Amino acid sequence: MRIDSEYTLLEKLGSGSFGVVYKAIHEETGQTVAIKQIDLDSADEDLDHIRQEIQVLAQCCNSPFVTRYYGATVRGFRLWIVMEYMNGGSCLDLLRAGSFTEEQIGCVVYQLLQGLVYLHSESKIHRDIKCKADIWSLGITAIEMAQGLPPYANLHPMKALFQIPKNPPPELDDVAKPRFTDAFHDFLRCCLVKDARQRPSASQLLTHSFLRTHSRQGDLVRTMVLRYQAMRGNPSPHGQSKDTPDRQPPVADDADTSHTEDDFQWDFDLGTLSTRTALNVTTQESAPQLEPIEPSVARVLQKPPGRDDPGTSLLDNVILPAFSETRGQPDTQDVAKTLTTIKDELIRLGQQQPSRILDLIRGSLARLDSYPNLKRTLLAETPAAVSPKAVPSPLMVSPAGWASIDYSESLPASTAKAIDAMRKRWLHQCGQTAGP
Ligand SMILES: Nc1ncnc2c1ncn2[C@@H]1O[C@H](COP(=O)(O)OP(=O)(O)OP(=O)(O)O)[C@@H](O)[C@H]1O
Repeated sequence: MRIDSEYTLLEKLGSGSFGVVYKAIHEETGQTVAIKQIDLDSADEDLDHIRQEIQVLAQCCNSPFVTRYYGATVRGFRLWIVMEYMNGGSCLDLLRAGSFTEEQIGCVVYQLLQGLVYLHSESKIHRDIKCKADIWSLGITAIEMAQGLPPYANLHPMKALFQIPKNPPPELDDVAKPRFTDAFHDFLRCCLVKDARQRPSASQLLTHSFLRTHSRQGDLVRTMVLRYQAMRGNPSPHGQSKDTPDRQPPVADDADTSHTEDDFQWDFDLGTLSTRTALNVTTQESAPQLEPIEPSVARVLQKPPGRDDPGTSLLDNVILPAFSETRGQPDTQDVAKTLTTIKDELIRLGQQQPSRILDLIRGSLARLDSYPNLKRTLLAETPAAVSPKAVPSPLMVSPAGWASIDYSESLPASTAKAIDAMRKRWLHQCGQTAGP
């Protein structure tokens, strides 16, 4: 699936903290997909989280328990994340038809744990039911499935936040309690241990007696979906079956359905993730074969640069010595390309520290212009107002330098206008006036 080709947006499926999710048809293949649209303008402070979510999704190609990711693209002010359409709906959707029985909870929890085991084995953190924090959240989710509402649902969320650390771990309310076996109560107790170090791992929980009894009845999920469909009077929770897409008029409302080359375009630094993953999806079903690690990247991984001045350390200790060993005196363009490779490799290798990666690269770029033994081929063309020299701290990004390493390769639809817009945005964030 080519993620830059066109989609017809159908109905809105729901919304979360980061954006709105639409059902859509991929025109070229006719495949039904889900597209999460995130308004980048209003998500400034959450960009790292969003980037992390994409990275996790992009690397999760190999588990039937994790939603498949097809790619991401930027349309105007919105980031579109294209993913597998789950036609059964979310657990929250299914709960609208009533709370779950113990057997149903067992079945859902078993599948959730399988997804977590996969994510944890790949060292990924599931933002939605957050790390050992995933296990706590799984317990809370199990309570919500059992009684229809999570603990403290009657309190204002801020008040609940203060109650949670003060009180003993939550348990089922008095009405729900008698409906469940000791095994389920014990399962909840295992998940809801306040000290994260004492919580079992996802794979340990899979062996809990509660799941030994209730886990394998896959048909139960189908029954729950049918119950919800019956309640809604619809053929599926989202209005249609996955296999027989029933085209509907495109949605209007607030959905961003159109995009032209002339639109303002955000650079979201998707790097090579989107195309690489899209290719994986179409050409192979198994895990992607990792290419050998670039030697310079291996050195970064073995000897992480110091935290105080990561840019300098990366340049001095890793990049420039590596160049002088192999190719003699590098120029700024060579170094900028290497930095981009490093960033992509770290992301590909699942290093879940995007802000650190960006710090490294920004810091190194800010140093390039003042580094003595570097031929100037790229940053010398930088307008004075945005030259790295004008940036006071080595860790502060050089807007033009940043744009120069990312634009040409990362976003096929990007334009000079977009580069300019991003440069202004960075300048604004650095507290400087926009350059020419
Ligand atoms: N791949 C998908 N297929 C079908 N429906 C989806 C898909 N992804 C999301 N949805 C629907 O869109 C809703 C919003 O999803 P989204 O991922 O934005 O938020 P969330 O995970 O529910 O909440 P939050 O981001 O606050 O944790 C979901 O509750 C679900 O109903």
